[in-house]
Amino acid sequence: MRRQIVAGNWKMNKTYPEALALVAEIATDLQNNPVSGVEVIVAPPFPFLTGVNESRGANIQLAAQNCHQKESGAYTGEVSAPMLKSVGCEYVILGHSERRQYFHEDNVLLEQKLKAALDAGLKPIFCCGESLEQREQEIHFSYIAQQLKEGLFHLSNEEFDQVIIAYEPIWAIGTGRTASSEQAQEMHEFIREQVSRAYDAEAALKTPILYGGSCNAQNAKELFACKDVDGGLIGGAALKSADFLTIIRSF
Ligand SMILES: O=C[C@H](O)COP(=O)(O)O
Repeated sequence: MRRQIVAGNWKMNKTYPEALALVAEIATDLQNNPVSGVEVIVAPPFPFLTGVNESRGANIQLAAQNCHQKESGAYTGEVSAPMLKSVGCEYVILGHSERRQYFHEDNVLLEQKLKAALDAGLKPIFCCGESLEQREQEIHFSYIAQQLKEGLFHLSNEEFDQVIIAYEPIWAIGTGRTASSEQAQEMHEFIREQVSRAYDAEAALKTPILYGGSCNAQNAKELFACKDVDGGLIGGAALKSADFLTIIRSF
């Protein structure tokens, strides 16, 4: 059976005390009512990583939302992968559509970021997803195939082993309009097939593929029931402990 994972991407939300309260609520609940077989990850903003790391307990793992492609140097305002590793991060989200859109991150840059993350011992959560326009033009499958090929499939087998893929249709992110379970399953199956072609059947079988985009406490169960959906990358619904905990318990 594949790993089941629920990751909360807090994006640019919360103050420090709010972030500490949120992780403490999740950690306490998971300690009192452990959920077996589900990996829980939270990705707070950079300044909160150390504090959240200290409060997360044993049942939650830490992710960063981004990293720079260089190991160190004169890059004012940036944060490197070794820095993230040194404050307790296990994972880093890369290729999120908001980074691609607002910060012009392309597949060439992402290739460098993936290498930097892996070299530092961080496991990438690699995001892909099409726009509404691309879906309406029915080019969503070819677009995702291209994102994977250019952005991810340059990794060696050993490197790819560390990767979690997140499928996040842009039209579903923060819009309240989620992909139907059929749309999610269809694309996840397609992604798995691409992994099989680029690597092998074993890699395809074991790579976790998460769904992201208006996944919430109400629809998580249906989405997670899909054969090729191994969990979720959750935005808005990860900001309330009760909702996030319901999602964690939706397998
Ligand atoms: O990284 C998380 C995704 O962008 C989903 O965000 P959302 O759940 O607010 O739609």
